[in-house]
Order: sequence, then structure tokens, then C-alpha cells
Amino acid sequence: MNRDNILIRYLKQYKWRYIGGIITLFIVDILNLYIPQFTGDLTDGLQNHTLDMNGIFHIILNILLVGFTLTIGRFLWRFFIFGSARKIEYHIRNDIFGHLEKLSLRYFNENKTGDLMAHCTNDLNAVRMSIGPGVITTFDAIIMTIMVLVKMITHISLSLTLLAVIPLSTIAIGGFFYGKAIEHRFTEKQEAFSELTDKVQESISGIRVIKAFVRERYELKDFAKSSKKNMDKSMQVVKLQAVVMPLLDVIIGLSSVITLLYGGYLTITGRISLGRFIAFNQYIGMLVWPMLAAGDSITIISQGFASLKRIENIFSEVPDIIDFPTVKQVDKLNGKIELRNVSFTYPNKDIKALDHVNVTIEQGQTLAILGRTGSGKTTIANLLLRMYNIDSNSILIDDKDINDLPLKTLREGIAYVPQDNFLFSETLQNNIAFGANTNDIDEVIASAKAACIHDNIMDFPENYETEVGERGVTLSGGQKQRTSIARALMKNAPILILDDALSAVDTNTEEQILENLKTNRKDKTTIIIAHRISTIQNADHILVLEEGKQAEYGTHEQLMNQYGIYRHMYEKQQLEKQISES
Ligand SMILES: Nc1ncnc2c1ncn2[C@@H]1O[C@H](COP(=O)(O)OP(=O)(O)OP(=O)(O)O)[C@@H](O)[C@H]1O
Repeated sequence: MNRDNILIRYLKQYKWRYIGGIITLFIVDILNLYIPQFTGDLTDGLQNHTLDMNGIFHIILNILLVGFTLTIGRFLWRFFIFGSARKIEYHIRNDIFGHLEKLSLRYFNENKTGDLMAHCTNDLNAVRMSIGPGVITTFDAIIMTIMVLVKMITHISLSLTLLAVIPLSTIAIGGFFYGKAIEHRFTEKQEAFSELTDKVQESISGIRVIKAFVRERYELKDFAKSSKKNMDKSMQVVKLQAVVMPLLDVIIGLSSVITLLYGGYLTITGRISLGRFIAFNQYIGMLVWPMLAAGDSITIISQGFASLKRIENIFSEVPDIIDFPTVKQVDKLNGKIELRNVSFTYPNKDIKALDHVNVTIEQGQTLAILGRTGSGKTTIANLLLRMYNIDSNSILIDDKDINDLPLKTLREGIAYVPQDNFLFSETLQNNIAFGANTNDIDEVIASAKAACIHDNIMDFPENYETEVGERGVTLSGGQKQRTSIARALMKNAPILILDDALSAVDTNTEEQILENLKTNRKDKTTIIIAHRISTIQNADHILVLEEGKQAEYGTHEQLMNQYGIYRHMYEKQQLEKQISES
């Protein structure tokens, strides 16, 4: 979708409203032209004594009627065009969000949250301004200019009108270069704003760390730097406007002086009447606005284009984790998993996160993954969830290549407890029911009981209605972890992945949760990533990773007999246990 297509697609949807708005604007501008004509007729009538009181009332009535129609017309074009611009802004914002949701983790690893937020707020605002006030100002300026010129030529004098056109042409030429310059400066201003938004977002999210490390002063300095950059870039836009706007005034002033001089001469020499001279002055006054508006509309539209280009960058990002053409019709998973010689390197990294890993788990079995930090455990979870693409026939689920499974079926078939236990700023009930098709409180309670968090929740004043704050800040680490387990259990998926999900619970609770899993997840597959051998020793298969490589693989007994890393870890942990108990 290129930049023109984005706008045209949305504008097309509202074309009748835009056409209605522009026609109304056209009518308003035509009617506007009659007011100078009426006042001119009034002046001539009074000067030549050709008007009686009835005639005066008649002209005033006409002015009032035109005034009334103008009021309605102005309401209508505002309603049509400003209303459509707001609606288009609403649609683009939703579409950006929808598109962002389709993009892979790679995109979010490479792009900052604050930057994306700025696209959805500030840039969209600039686009709305260009398709609302920008459109109105441009059309109004063009229509008004043409009409006034026609009226001046037909009603007053061709030579006078030509004098008025000369400054107009300089504005048109200058406007082109001004537009380019303002678009460039505005892009820089929006980039600085993105950076600033990102700084605010990151600092507020990390406020606990900032306080704990007493980095408030440093952060403030850093923030002030971003804020200054934002101000400087805004000032560059303002400076350009500040130079150009008075120049417009000068051009307009010069044009008025010349035309007034020449118009005065024509009146004195009797070539035009006094009434026409007055009407002409009013027409000149009516040309001032379109000329000023030309500056405004160039600014607004150029800024809109600069922002549209930035928004277009999001839309042009093609989602890379999608259903491939080879996708098969599969509605649900059973739970057999096979990793065949899996090797994987993260985008923009040289080191292999996984290196020739081979694992087979039948439906209903449990696989435990052990290994030092950074050995590739979470990477296996990422690949099973297809957060990143992997070569065909490396991972098979239910004997089918993972790339041939519909993404929806795959992710619906896996319940995942991530390491960071992210919770939404919602009630506990809604958080636990997040991935399930129901919000039923009995099911929520059953899952919470299985995750050993129910008793804690019942101690909260509002029980399951308790709001957990942003990212779950009002809960302890262990409570967050068990809520996250409850959320995964409630999904009741054929495959469950627990990524270091029992690290913040004591050994008794851990045992209880593992026991509950055994009964609740009979015939369902479970992958447990852990550091404690006590967590995983009953698993059907144990995979020990070392720098992405499959160091050991087997059951507890088999690995104990190998006298390798696993046995070493086991003995070390046993010793630690004995020391802590003594
Ligand atoms: N999004 C990413 N982009 C680039 N490299 C990554 C990314 N995530 C992880 N890595 C790298 O891949 C390797 C394996 O990371 P992974 O998260 O799988 O380790 P892990 O065994 O789960 O570690 P831990 O026990 O600390 O959670 C590490 O070297 C890590 O730096």
C-alpha cells in the first residue's frame, strides 16, 4: 500500500461527503461575492438618488438572506469535511493498530514503543489536519480566488484585476519551495517528537529502577536533552513560518496599494463609478484571505504529507509470520512435537541460539529443558509459537511441518507462561480468562486453584475483581507468576509451555502445582523450562542445552548414569539443599 493508495482508499470511502462539502463551500463562496455587489449597488443608488426606502429594505433583506444561507452553508461544509477527516483518522488509527498486531517480534525488537505511539497520535493528527482544514483552506482559497477574479473582471475592470494577479503568481511559485522546506523540517520535528515520546515511555516504565539506582537527576538531564531537541526542531518550523507569513503580508499590502492607486485613478477619471470602486476594494479584501490561506494550506498539507510518509513506513512493513500458501486445514492440535536438527540464529545476530537440537515428545508426555542462562531454552518456546520463522521440516507438530499449520490453530493450541509474566491492567478474573473463550468465574476459580493462587486472591479485598495495575505491579513476583500460570491453565490447550514459571514459588507450592498439572493435564503435552532439578526430574524426557547445543538428552535415570552436566547439577543442588536444611 503506497502513500497515495492509503489516502485515496480512505478518501474514496467518504467521497460523497467530501463532494457535498466542496459543493457547499462553492455555494458559500459564490454567495459571499454578492455582499460587495449589494453594498456597491446601495452606495451608487444613494449617490445617484435612484433608491427609495423600499429599495434600501430590499437590498438589506437580500444581504440578510445571503448572510443566513452563508451560516447554514458554513455549518454544512464543516460537518461534511471536518467530520469525514475525524472518521478517516479513526479508521487509519485502527488500521495501524491492526497492522502492528500482525507484525512479528522482529519488528518490535527493531522499533521503539514511543516511536510507534507517536505515529498513532501526533502523525495521525497532522494527517487529519491536512485532510480536514487543509482541504477546506485549499479549496476555499482556489474557489474564492477564481470567483473574485471573475467578478472583478466582469463587474469592474480587466486592467485592475491583472494588477491583482501579479502578486498571486509570486505566492504560487514561492509556495512550492516553501512546501518542500516545511515538509523536510516537519519530518525532523516528528522524529524528535518520537524520540521524546520514547524517552517518556521508557523512563516511566523503568521508574522503579531509576529510583532504586538514584538516577533521577541523570534521567532528568537526559530527558531535558530530548526535550530540547524537540523544541529546537519545532522552532525551525516556526522560524520558517515566521519568515514566510510576514512576506505574504508585504506582497498583499503592495498589491492593495497598487490596485488602490490605479482604482482611485479610474474613479477620478470617471471610468468606474464610486460604488464599483468600493466594491472593488471589498473584492481586494476578499483576495487577502485566500493569499494568506495559501501559506497555511501549504504548511498544513506539507506537514500532513511528512506524517503520512512516516505512517506509510508502518503499512509498508510486510508481516513475515503469516500462513504460508502450503498451509493445511487443521483445526486443532493433538500435542506430538518433534524438533529435527533444529538450528536457529536470531535476525541481526551471528551466534546460533540453537544448534542441531533433536527432540521427540509424544502427545501427553512431558519434556523438561534445562541449561545455563542464554543456552537457548526460551528460543525453543519462541519457535514453537512461531514468533520467528524456521526452516521447513525442522519442527513438526502432530507429524506436520509447523510452517504448514494455520497460525491461529498453532497458537490456540499452545498455552504459554512467559518468563516475564506480563499481566494487563485489568481485574484478576479478566487476566486469568484472557486466553479462554469464557470469562466464567467457576472456571477462573478452578484454574486459580490449580495454580495455587486462589487462597491469595481470596485474601484481597475485592477477590477476583481486584485490579492488578499496569503490568501487574500491585502483585508480588510469585503472585504474578501463579496468575500467569492460571491464565495458561484456563486456556486448556493441548500443549503447555512453562518458561521458568515456577522460579518464584517455594518448593512445597511447586510440588502442589506439579501435582495439579499431572491430574489436570492428563493426555496433554507439557514443556517445562526450569533451573531446579526437583521441578523436572519426573519428566518423560529431559533436554540439557549448552550454548544452544543439545548437551544431554534422556530420562532422569539415564542422565544420572551419564555422569555429565545433569548429574553435576543434581549433586550441586542436593548439596545446597542439605546446607540450607542443616
Ligand atoms: N530477540 C532476540 N534477539 C537476538 N538475540 C536473542 C533474542 N532473544 C535471545 N537472544 C539470544 O539467544 C540466545 C538464547 O537466548 P534464550 O532466551 O533462548 O536463553 P535462555 O536459555 O532461555 O536463557 P534464560 O535462562 O536466561 O532465560 C542468547 O544468546 C540470547 O542473547
